[in-house]
Amino acid sequence: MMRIGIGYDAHRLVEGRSLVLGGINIPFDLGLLGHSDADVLTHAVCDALLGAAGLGDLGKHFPDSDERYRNIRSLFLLEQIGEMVRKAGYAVVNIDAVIVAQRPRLAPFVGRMVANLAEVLEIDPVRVNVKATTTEGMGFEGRGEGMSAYAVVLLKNLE
Ligand SMILES: Nc1ccn([C@@H]2O[C@H](COP(=O)(O)O)[C@@H](O)[C@H]2O)c(=O)n1
Ligand SMILES: C[C@@]1(CO)OP(=O)(O)OP(=O)(O)OC[C@H]1O
Repeated sequence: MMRIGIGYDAHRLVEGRSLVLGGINIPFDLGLLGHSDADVLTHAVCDALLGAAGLGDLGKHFPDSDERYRNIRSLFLLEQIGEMVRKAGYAVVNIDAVIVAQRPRLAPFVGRMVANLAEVLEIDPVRVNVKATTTEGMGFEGRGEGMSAYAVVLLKNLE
């Protein structure tokens, strides 16, 4: 059986925080605000995986009321979700994701984001695709108030 999942997340851009996307520290004058490192791309992938496996969402497993997760590296959460998905009997067919950000230019970093996501999920990087888009200045991402990310995941049942 194949199962599809969708993930969406958004975080506010603020001063005094690092910008982390797909586990990569990206040089920028602003960073994303969150309880964790606020890696919006990784959060969208986490939620898509959990959704496809029927395992709820990121906040259910790693609540932002829990101090253990303050400033946690989201790639570490993704690694644990990868284990949950495997234990539930599924393997990743492919992941596709898009980061919505007006600035900075993210294309030069996308290859390293893919490598990080694939590594922690223990899958071939050809199964992972990451894209970036602006909104041509429209909406909260376009005004530079925040960033969002969408991801879809296809899982296959190992039985
Ligand atoms: N933050 C971003 C946004 C986009 N890109 C790259 O630019 C291309 C064109 O963007 P559009 O918003 O016009 O779709 C897009 O395909 C991305 O490769 C980027 O690097 N960083
Ligand atoms: C990752 C967690 C936990 O640290 O916190 P945030 O970084 O605030 O991220 P969000 O996507 O709002 O919710 C999931 C969380 O519970």
